[in-house]
Amino acid sequence: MTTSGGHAIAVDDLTVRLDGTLIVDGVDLDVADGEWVTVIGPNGAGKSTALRAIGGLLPFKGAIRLHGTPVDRMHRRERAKAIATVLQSPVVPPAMRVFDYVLLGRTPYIPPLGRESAADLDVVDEVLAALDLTPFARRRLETLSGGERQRVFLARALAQGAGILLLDEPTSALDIGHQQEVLELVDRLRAERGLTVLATMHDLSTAGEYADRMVLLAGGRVVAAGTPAEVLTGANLAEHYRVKVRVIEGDHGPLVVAVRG
Ligand SMILES: Nc1ncnc2c1ncn2[C@@H]1O[C@H](COP(=O)(O)OP(=O)(O)OP(=O)(O)O)[C@@H](O)[C@H]1O
Repeated sequence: MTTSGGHAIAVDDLTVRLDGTLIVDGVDLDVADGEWVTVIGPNGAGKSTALRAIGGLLPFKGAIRLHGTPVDRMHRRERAKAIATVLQSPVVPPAMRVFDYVLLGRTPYIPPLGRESAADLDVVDEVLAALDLTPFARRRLETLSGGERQRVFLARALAQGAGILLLDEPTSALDIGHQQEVLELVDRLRAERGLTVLATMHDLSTAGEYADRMVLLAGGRVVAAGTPAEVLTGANLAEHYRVKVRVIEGDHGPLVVAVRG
């Protein structure tokens, strides 16, 4: 095992090609233990692709280490205990009920050919309650609204009990109340359990309120990185999103408002 210098995630020169096309181009990215880093960038910048590679879900070139261990050398169960990924549109087994779907998060803890323990069932109950999902436990996933389903995907990842959470647009389908509730919950878990969070988000103000640091990706490359105030500047957003914005100082970070040119 190599050292990671206190980094939960250490990404060095990450390069990903999809069907021969260069999508992520030499990205360096570190996330300290317990830190929240949010990757922003215009549509097609390569955010989801980078996240999927970091979660061990895509082949890549370069190095990705989770607490010092190369992700591509981890066994599936070992990886699932270290890192949980919430994808934008997870594939859902047909006719599955919410409780059983969230229980899938406990798979790495269930012995092969074994059954889930009472402790596994308790974890699922706890996570469902924390995300306001208890009334939906017996419902089939396809009967839920988009926002309810998005909370179920997060519930499954939390049930996994991993120390690192990768969240790809975790609040895109949520109303403003649930958006705040979910992000506050993740932030509370981060404080209580020392969770490390790497997220992507399109809502720049919300992204800036929760992140310790931000990384701006454009054309598969890191074009800015630093605190929210350093990254969310009018100049950066004009150059990479082609939008005129007003940046206002908020209580928890810069607030970004697009204005007509
Ligand atoms: N199999 C593929 N072959 C070629 N290009 C692909 C393939 N899959 C995805 N892409 C392209 O890779 C680019 C990056 O996609 P990705 O989903 O990582 O971007 P993103 O930054 O997450 O975008 P968004 O904000 O729209 O979710 C996009 O332009 C997409 O069209």
